[in-house]
Amino acid sequence: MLRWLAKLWKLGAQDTEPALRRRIMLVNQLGLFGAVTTVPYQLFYGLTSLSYYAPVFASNLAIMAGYLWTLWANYRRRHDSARNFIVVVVMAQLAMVTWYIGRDLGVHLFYFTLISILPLLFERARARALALLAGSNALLFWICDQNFGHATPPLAVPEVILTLVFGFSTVAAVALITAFMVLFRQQIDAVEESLTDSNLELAQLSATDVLTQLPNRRAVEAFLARWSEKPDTLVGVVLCDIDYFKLYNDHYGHLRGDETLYAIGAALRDSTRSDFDLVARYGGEEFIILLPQANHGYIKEAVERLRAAVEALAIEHRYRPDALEVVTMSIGYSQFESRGKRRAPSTREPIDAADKALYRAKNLGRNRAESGFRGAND
Ligand SMILES: Nc1nc2c(ncn2[C@@H]2O[C@H](COP(=O)(O)OP(=O)(O)OP(=O)(O)O)[C@@H](O)[C@H]2O)c(=O)[nH]1
Repeated sequence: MLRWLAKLWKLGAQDTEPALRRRIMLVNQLGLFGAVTTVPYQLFYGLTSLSYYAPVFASNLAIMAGYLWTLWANYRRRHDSARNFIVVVVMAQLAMVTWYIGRDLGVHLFYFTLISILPLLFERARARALALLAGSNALLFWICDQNFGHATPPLAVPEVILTLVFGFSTVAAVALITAFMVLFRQQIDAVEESLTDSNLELAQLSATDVLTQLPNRRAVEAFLARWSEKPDTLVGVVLCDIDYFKLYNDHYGHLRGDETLYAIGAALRDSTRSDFDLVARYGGEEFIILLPQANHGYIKEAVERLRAAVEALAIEHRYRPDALEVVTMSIGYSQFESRGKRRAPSTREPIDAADKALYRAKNLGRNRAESGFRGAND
């Protein structure tokens, strides 16, 4: 039933921008609820004294047709007409019903809830226009309430039935306003959820390298910042640079170069602890691997595993000047010591140390790893 209703109030809302979609749905909801909730009153008028209530019964039929017309108008993409029309319909129904039957049945309470919703149909209206609409609704309600309150007393109906109808009107008014609030809440939740999702997606995109799909430099900074706040832990910092990559690009082409970068990134990622370490693209043909909670022994072992993994890919590179005919990389490594929040350690220092060690590895013949641990100079 609810799914069926939801389908109805989405009439004409497909492929529209979010603000307009919300408004269309609200107009449809008002149209549906307005039409459906008039039915019990019509039954009451018809079953008690149709001749006495004939004017209000007939007017209500016209009003119900008006409510349903707004759904049709939205379906035909005449959204502004639908919105303007429903404002008139709701206000007319309030005036008309109170005029005919006064306050005794509590029907005015019910339409009061409907007119309170009307300002929400003008999503871009200025505060002054909204205040004017809300003010004129309140004035209309007050005029109806004051002037027509005792106009036409219900006829030939036992007091208990009148009390029941008044009770029904009160419950229906509260139920109606609750239903609208719940629907708003659901919309807000849905919007919030989709915003959170797209923020997450954006954050992920802005921290991901497009070519290798590895985290980028921004992610490295964030990772180090996170670890620098943990007390007393060692993070291995490993800088890798592909050997003779310019020659590779020159001879095999930039596209093959891109593929090689991707393959190397994947190999590095497969050689590390997936739930713990960070493998990132640090620059052009440079990668950085961060190994948290690793001691010297583990870092050295991991570095050798990384170097060997790339060599084992056996990507042909016949144009390098040395005897090796495959793509290799040189590595410089060091460590980052976190000391908790007491003193934020510099993240630059260990990266510089690894960079210097990498430079040494290049000078010492490439396809090798050099340590930048404090005190190490070999
Ligand atoms: N295909 C490709 N090449 C890149 C990319 N980013 C950087 N490079 C190339 O990487 C090469 C780096 O060259 P160099 O810094 O001279 O170093 P190298 O030739 O690797 O020499 P050594 O590092 O001394 O072994 C340059 O030719 C860059 O164009 C990229 O995204 N794709």
